[in-house]
Amino acid sequence: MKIGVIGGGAWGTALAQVAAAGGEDVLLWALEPDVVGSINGSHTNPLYLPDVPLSPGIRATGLLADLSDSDALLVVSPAQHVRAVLGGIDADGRALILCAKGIESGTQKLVSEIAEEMCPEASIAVLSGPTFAAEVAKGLPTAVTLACADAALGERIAARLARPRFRTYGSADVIGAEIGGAVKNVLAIACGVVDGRGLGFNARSALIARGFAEMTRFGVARGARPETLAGLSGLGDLVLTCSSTQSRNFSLGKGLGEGRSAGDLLADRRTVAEGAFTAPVLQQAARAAGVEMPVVDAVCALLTGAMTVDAVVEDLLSRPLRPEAH
Ligand SMILES: NC(=O)c1ccc[n+]([C@@H]2O[C@H](COP(=O)([O-])OP(=O)(O)OC[C@H]3O[C@@H](n4cnc5c(N)ncnc54)[C@H](O)[C@@H]3O)[C@@H](O)[C@H]2O)c1
Ligand SMILES: O=P(O)(O)OC[C@H](O)CO
Repeated sequence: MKIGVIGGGAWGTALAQVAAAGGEDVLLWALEPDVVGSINGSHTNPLYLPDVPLSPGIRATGLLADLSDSDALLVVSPAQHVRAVLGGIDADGRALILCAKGIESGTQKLVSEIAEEMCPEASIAVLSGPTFAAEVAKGLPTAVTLACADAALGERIAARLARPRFRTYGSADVIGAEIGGAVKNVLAIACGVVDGRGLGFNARSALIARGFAEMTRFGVARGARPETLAGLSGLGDLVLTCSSTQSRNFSLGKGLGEGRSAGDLLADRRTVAEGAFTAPVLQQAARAAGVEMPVVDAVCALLTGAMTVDAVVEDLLSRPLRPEAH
């Protein structure tokens, strides 16, 4: 029994640490030779997870094929790269635990839909929730949703990954777990804008609540269960990501709120702010489903530079009054 981790960014490294803490045999694939070298040589990942000593039980490789004898694979590449990495590995008959949070540009597919297409013979689960990688890697208390349509398999994976300070809560709602994680990244950009422009805590709370209403409308339209969206992978992660500059999405929004352009903020950035990629495709998907998402529209207008922060705020505040349950 071996766990393979696809992706040596902050989250892949933190999840490798969780797996290794339970005595699992862990092999991590990283794109960057420097990451492979530092994990194997000094048990660190200075590029993506600095200042966190890693378990010596984690080994790394630059060859995806080396993961072929793992019975379970944690897929932790950014959402826009999942299709390519899954194309490089034979996942038939194995458990694929999807950990990226996003929607694929062009196809409007969730990561589980990409995985079903690329690996039709694999068993699919989704791990999502409020999880800053550095906190998880340091062993701070964390809880996640582990969603799997196959209840027995879901229970086995949840038990296998659970640790004293890493609680896994089971769910059958794969789509709901994914939509929460994808949509909250876009809403976190909006909350960062509020912070950067100095609009106050009232505005941030309003945005979290109205953003959650958007997440719920879109999720339900795509078949998600409302209780999943109200759980760790939806509301839980929304609150986390909208509250701290530890979030790359929140930080991006904060920069926009301070008047910088998305182009400047994203240029030469090594780490991923998934919301910047998800926002336009989420907007398209929402329009196609007839779902109104004004906060998502506002983020899209800011990312393209089509509107200024002040114009976007004015636009949101002057929408016709309506019942809250709308
Ligand atoms: N960092 C967190 O706290 C955290 C927590 C939960 C979920 N996530 C999610 O995990 C996913 C990965 O994020 P991260 O934070 O580990 O990344 P990161 O920002 O730390 O690192 C970027 C990653 O992208 C990879 N990458 C860049 N170009 C690539 C390519 N062409 N093909 C394949 N991989 C490529 C890099 O190798 C690296 O692993 C994202 O979907 C993110 O939303 C992150
Ligand atoms: O840094 P962010 O914004 O990608 O957020 C990281 C995690 O998704 C938080 O759960």
